[in-house]
Formats: sequence, C-alpha cells, structure tokens
Amino acid sequence: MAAVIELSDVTIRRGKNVLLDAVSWTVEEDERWVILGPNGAGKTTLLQIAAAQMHPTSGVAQVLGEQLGRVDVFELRPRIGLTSAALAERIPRQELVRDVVVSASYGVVGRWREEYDELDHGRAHDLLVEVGIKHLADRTFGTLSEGERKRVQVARALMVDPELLLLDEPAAGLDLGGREDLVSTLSMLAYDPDSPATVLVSHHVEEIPPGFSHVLMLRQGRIVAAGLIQDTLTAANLGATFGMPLDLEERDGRYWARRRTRRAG
Ligand SMILES: Nc1ncnc2c1ncn2[C@@H]1O[C@H](COP(=O)(O)OP(=O)(O)OP(=O)(O)O)[C@@H](O)[C@H]1O
Repeated sequence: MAAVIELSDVTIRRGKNVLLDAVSWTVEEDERWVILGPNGAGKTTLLQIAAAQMHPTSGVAQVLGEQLGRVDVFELRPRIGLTSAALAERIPRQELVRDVVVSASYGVVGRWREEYDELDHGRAHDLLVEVGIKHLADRTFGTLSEGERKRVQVARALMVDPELLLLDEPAAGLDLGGREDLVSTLSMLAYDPDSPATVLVSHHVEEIPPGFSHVLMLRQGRIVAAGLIQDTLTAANLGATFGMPLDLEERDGRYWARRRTRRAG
C-alpha cells in the first residue's frame, strides 16, 4: 500500500528565499499528524504541497500514490479535503451553509446551477450533524461566528469523502470555548477509524486534539523533529522549534507549553 503523502528531499524556493529545505516526510493511511512551528516556518507551504496546490522546486513529492508534476492535479485535488483561510475567503457571504457544504462535491465555491441529488444533500446534512451545527444549515455563511465558520469548513472538507484531510490552522481566531469545541470535534474524527489520514497545522500545542498520533516540527523550512507524538513532542524539541526554552505539560492527551522561567532558590 502506497503512503498517503511521501516527500523525498523536497525543497521550495521563491527567488532567494528557501521556504522548505530538503524535507522528507511520510504519512500513512491511519495516521493523524500535527505540524507545529512558528510564524514563517513553512507550515502552509508544506500543506500546499500535500494539497497538490504547489510543486517542489526540487525533490519528489507523492500524494495519494501520484507524483506531483506527473499527474493531472485537477484529478488529484478532488480526492483531498482542505480547509484554509485562503479558501474560506472565497466562500460567498450570502451562501447558505448547506450549500457551502454540498457544493464541495463539484469542487466549486459558491453554488450556481449544479444539480445535487438526495444522496449529496443527505451527506451534507449528516456532516453538519457530525460537526455539531445542523441548526445552522439554513443560515448564510456571512452571519456565522468565526467558530461556526470553521465547523462549516470542516464539514465541507469531509463532503468529498477525502482520502486525505488537510486543516490549516482551523482554530485560529477562535475564543476559548470555540477552540475547545473544535478540538473535541477533531478528536472525535481522529479516533474514528473510518476517517482519512489527517494533517493539522497549528502554532499551539494546546490545539492538538487527543487521538492525533504524530507531530512534525518545522523551523525555517527545516524539520526539527518528526514522529510519534509521545516520543517527539518534548520540551527540548518544542524549544528548538520555537527558539526559546519551554516547559511542556501533558494531561489526558492535552498539552500546554510556556516559557521556562528561572526559579528562585
Ligand atoms: N511567494 C513567495 N516568495 C517569497 N517568500 C515567500 C513566498 N511565499 C511564502 N514566502 C515565505 O516563506 C516562509 C514560509 O511561509 P509559510 O506561509 O509556509 O509559513 P507558515 O509556517 O505557514 O507561517 P504562519 O504561521 O505565519 O502562517 C515565510 O517567511 C514567507 O514569507
């Protein structure tokens, strides 16, 4: 069985900037990854490769068994569920929530004249139930809170029954309650054996949903550490990733981090 994502020495350059530097990384079907790193580390760039939205400058990138550069990305992309701020900006504010979700099956943003059958509508409804917002089905996207919009986007990303689910900072901009609700939803998805391989980008260890299995830590386009969360998510690796000494705590599968302070005595 081919890996879902397989990057070998992938480098991305834009002018003089090296956005990713010789990144090698493999994601298997049953894995749920978190990508952690500071601003500008290259997290979104890495996700763009995984989403077949960008090609490596050098190195080899395979997604769902297809090599980027040798595959028609328009056939590959519908197999991938993606949420990102860039995509959210393209959703028309007057669009009904149910249509935001169902229109993913055509890969379009903004419903026009496509015909959807009962199965599509049924699936969209089930997904809204799954992410806890079925009561919002008839609201327009523009009237939703930020947290509600994030949930709509997760439902939309799942609509195509993706083989790979990519979530770029889904908790950004959420208040504490909104973040906790989203972490619960993502945790539920992570524990579901029928869920696709998942990659979640975040700045914060507090946002790692229980059930996620692996972490990749990036700094300045390079991998600091990658592997099973319980082995890899250490204070030392986190400190090296964010460039400061950090203390890290874990309880019931949730994590907290803060700057290490010198204690008196
Ligand atoms: N087209 C481009 N040309 C030059 N530099 C770029 C280009 N696109 C991105 N970069 C730079 O590449 C680096 C990595 O960007 P990327 O968006 O992947 O980081 P990130 O880890 O997702 O950051 P953030 O947490 O701030 O969203 C940044 O320093 C960014 O300024």
